[in-house]
Amino acid sequence: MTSPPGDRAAANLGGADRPVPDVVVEPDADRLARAVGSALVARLAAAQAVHGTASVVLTGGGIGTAVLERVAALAAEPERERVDWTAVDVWWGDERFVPADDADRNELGARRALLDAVGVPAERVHAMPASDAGFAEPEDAAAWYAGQLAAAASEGGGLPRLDVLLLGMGPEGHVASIFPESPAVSDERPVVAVRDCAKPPPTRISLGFSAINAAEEIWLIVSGEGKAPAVARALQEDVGPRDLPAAGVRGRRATRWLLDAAAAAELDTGGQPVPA
Ligand SMILES: O=C1O[C@H](COP(=O)(O)O)[C@@H](O)[C@H](O)[C@H]1O
Repeated sequence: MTSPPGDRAAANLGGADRPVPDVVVEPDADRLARAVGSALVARLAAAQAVHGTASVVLTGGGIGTAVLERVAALAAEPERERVDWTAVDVWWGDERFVPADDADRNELGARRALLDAVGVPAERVHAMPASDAGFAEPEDAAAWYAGQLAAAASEGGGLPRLDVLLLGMGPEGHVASIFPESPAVSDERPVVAVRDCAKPPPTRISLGFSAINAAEEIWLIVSGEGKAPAVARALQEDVGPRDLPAAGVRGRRATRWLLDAAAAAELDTGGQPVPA
């Protein structure tokens, strides 16, 4: 099934001026996490060289967390390229609206994998609210997070500069917590409350496409054969975000599909390694 072309516009896909996605394939999940970890360090260091600060939007999920573990390992190697972690703003693409100490929190995974080790100052760690943080409804928490983004924006824009936005992808093509056929696909707000998710936990907060596609670079990190059909479909011209939200992602300067061979198996390259 495909979406009508208007569906892509409704999802804030950005104009035709956006660069077409590129694809990198690594042999396996471990090599993928290592390659993306190194690339992320380089990208954040480059952003700091230009702007003095860098910003990254984190994802949850297995491979996303493995990348953060790799970045933490690199940070412990003194001879490596350095990121000044005191000058990195950390945001999230989505979060589960559960108590702060719930193992389902993406924030908790990121803190354990990277943030606790590298010492990002508390005021630069912009976690999405937990369900016990004082917001009765996820809609209130989403509106608050949109306010946090707006407060960090320079020159009165609604969003700060987002240097790299990391996304995982579900086997049905969800990104952040934007699921197929859900209201979030066409919600134009930068941050949305998500209810009744097919994948537990059912209540979440997610960036919407208007915020995701405002990022300078979007990196979709995908591993495993279960995701190969969705990867192949997302890279087809005629598939829209309502059917497959990953198809609605397009960064300002780059959209990068960073895959292991299993996830790339249904592409024309047949999953053969394609180096960066
Ligand atoms: O629910 C979610 O799933 C995706 C993908 O997770 P994975 O374990 O299949 O890689 C993740 O990107 C998203 O942040 C998360 O909330």
